[in-house]
Amino acid sequence: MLLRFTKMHGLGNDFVVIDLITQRFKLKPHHIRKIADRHFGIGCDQVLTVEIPTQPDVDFCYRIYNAEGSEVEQCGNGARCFARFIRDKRMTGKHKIKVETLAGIIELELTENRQVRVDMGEPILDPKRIPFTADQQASDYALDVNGDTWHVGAVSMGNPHVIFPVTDVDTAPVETIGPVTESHPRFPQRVNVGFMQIVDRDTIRLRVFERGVGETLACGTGACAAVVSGIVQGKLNTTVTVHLPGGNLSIHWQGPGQPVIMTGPAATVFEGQIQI
Ligand SMILES: N[C@H](CCC[C@H](N)C(=O)O)C(=O)O
Repeated sequence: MLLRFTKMHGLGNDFVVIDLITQRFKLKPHHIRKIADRHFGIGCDQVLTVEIPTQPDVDFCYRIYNAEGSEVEQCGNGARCFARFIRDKRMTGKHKIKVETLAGIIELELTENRQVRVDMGEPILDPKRIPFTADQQASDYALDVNGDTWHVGAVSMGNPHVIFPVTDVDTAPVETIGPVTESHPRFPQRVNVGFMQIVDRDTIRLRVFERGVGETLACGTGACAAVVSGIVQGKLNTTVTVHLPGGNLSIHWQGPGQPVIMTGPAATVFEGQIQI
C-alpha cells in the first residue's frame, strides 16, 4: 500500500506525520521501524499519526511512536508539528484545538508569529506515577549509575524523564550515562534522560538522550520536565528559555496544580508517499 506522509521537525527533532483519517491503515511496530529507518525508509525520530478522537468535545487524536516501534504517551515537539499539519492541511479553521493523546487531552494554539503554544497539562511528580521506584516524592533523588551516585530530578509529562544536573552540556556524559540510564531498573517503563545546565534563573541549556531513539536535537517534553524539576528545586523562575542543540523553546510553569505551557516552532520539510 502507498501511504501519503509529511516530513516535519520541531527544532530538528524530526517526524513522519501520517493522516490515518483519510487513509485507513493499521501501522504495526515493524512498519514504524521501516518508516523511521534513515537508510531503508524515510528516516525520523518519531512517527506521528493523525486519528479520529474517541472522546467527545475533542477535535483530533494523535499517536506517537518512537523510531524503534514503541508507542509513547506524549511528545512536545510532535504536538507543535501536529498543530502546524492540521492548519496547513486545512483540517480545521480553529486557532485553538483540543487533542486526545495517550497522556490525556492537551490544547494547541497557533500564534500570530507562526509559533505554536501547547498547554501540556500538569507535570507528574509522584514517583509511583512517573513511574520511578523511590520511597517518597522529593525535589531530587539519589540515583546510582555506573558506580557513581547522582542527585537527579524525576518528572513525567505523561512520559517519564530523569534530569541530570551538569555544569556544561557540551561535555555532559550523554553517550555513556544516557543509554545505561534509559534502561535503569528503577524506571520500569524505561526513561528519557536529560542533561540540564542552569545558566541563570531564566535560562537553561539541555541535551536529551530520548527513550527508544537516542540523543535528539530537541525534546519538548524533556524541556518541560527539566524546567519543572529546576523550579521544584528552587533554582528557576516560572518562565525559562531552554537552549537545545536544535534551537530554543520557551517553557512556563506557575507551580503545582498548574499546566506547563510550551511555545516554539514547527516546520514542514517535504511531502511524499511510501510503499508499506
Ligand atoms: N522519546 C519519548 C517520546 C518523544 C518525546 C520528544 N520527541 C518530545 O518532543 O517530547 C519517549 O519515549 O517518551
